Amino acid sequence: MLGAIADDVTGAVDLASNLVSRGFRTHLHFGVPETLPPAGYSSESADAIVVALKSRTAPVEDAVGQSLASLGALLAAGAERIYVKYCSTFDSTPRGNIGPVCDAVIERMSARTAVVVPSFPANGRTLYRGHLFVGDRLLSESSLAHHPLTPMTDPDIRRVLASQTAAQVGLLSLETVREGPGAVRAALDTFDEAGVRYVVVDAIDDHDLTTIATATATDAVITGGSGLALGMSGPSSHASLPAPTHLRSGPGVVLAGSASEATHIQLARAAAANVPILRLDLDALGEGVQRARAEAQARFATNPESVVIVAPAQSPGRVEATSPDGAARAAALEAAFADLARGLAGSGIRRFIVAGGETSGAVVDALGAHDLILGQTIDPGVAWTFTSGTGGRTPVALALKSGNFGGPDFFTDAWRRLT
Ligand SMILES: Nc1ncnc2c1ncn2[C@@H]1O[C@H](COP(=O)(O)OP(=O)(O)OP(=O)(O)O)[C@@H](O)[C@H]1O
Ligand SMILES: O=C(O)[C@@H](O)C(=O)CO
Repeated sequence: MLGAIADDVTGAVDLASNLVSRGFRTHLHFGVPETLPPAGYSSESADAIVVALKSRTAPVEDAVGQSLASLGALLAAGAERIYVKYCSTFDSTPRGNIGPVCDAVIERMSARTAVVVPSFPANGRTLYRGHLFVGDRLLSESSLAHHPLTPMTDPDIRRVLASQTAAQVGLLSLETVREGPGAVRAALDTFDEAGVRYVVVDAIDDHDLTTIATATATDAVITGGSGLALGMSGPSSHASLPAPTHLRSGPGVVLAGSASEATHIQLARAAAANVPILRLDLDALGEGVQRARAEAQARFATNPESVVIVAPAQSPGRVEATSPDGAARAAALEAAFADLARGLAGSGIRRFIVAGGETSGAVVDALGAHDLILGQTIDPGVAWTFTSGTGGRTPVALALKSGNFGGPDFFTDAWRRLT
């Protein structure tokens, strides 16, 4: 069994959906697990377990502590290999947490060399000569350079990682990758003999990912974005589960708390398609939540198949989450989305799309959705998930979308994949 530790909620869904698409029956758990597998689930029925943490911007010691606790639970559940999942844009601060978490996992696993593979070509993330590109731009020239919490101003992933770890960091070039898995394995062994712990590996298409995954198929620890999973092969031919019948139709709610560019394009497209967008005024959030809930329910009463979107009234501009005021506003907005999700679910709404990693974390907590089952993929890195419905609770469908993921018509088209 493969065990994975992801540093944010939507990143975990991203990895889980790629694993499912490659034939891994995948179980997703939110938060540090006390024990795995949880009630109602047996390790025999999972080829992979992904643990979703909120550790990307946590203090380093917390991130390492949460990751090691999760590693312990994964090993106890029978995991033989560990995949450390971070963002495909290597989102981190100069202190970490990618380097310290990977160091801790490698040491606990008594592993030696581990690959570092952020590439996810299907979403425009490619690595060449150790430099990370987002679409046609270097990482440092993309919108990620202005991320409020983890501004990525250096595209050289060797240098970024080296600033977060005392271990040596090497580079395996695209030329070697193109020579095939044997050449990659030989190069990794040479790095290992030289005491190099991390090997950043170039990859610009899915075939490169297959080569790297094949070369590292028996490595105890692999690290990357979710793209590396697309090169792996799981044992199951039908790894994704169909949606429970009651989730295939009915009202749907989009909770768009993401400040990302892609989400704003998706909002504009949905507005152009006449999907109602209910706005939450950041200066009157309590009132906004009540009003949005009442308005959504009134619309669903007249049209039970309709969709409403809830989004902030004010444009995020650059959410200054690092300033105390910005952080407080962001947290208040997350809490408002969480309240709304709890209220709507309490009145019978069962189909939700949530945009944004932090927003998704807040909603998952509010719904008590700690264990999710993977359904259909919607777009690269986004899939429908279902709460398990144990303890007599009715399953809920959740599509947890990383801010920058999904096609322009995601908010109108995703529902069709809920089958
Ligand atoms: N207009 C706004 N004003 C202030 N805060 C906002 C605004 N819009 C969104 N936010 C806050 O910004 C944060 C956005 O982070 P979130 O992770 O949900 O989405 P994202 O920006 O798309 O990031 P990711 O790529 O990780 O998914 C949340 O805390 C949200 O509450
Ligand atoms: O890897 C990615 O890009 C996503 O899964 C993610 O983690 C975005 O925050």
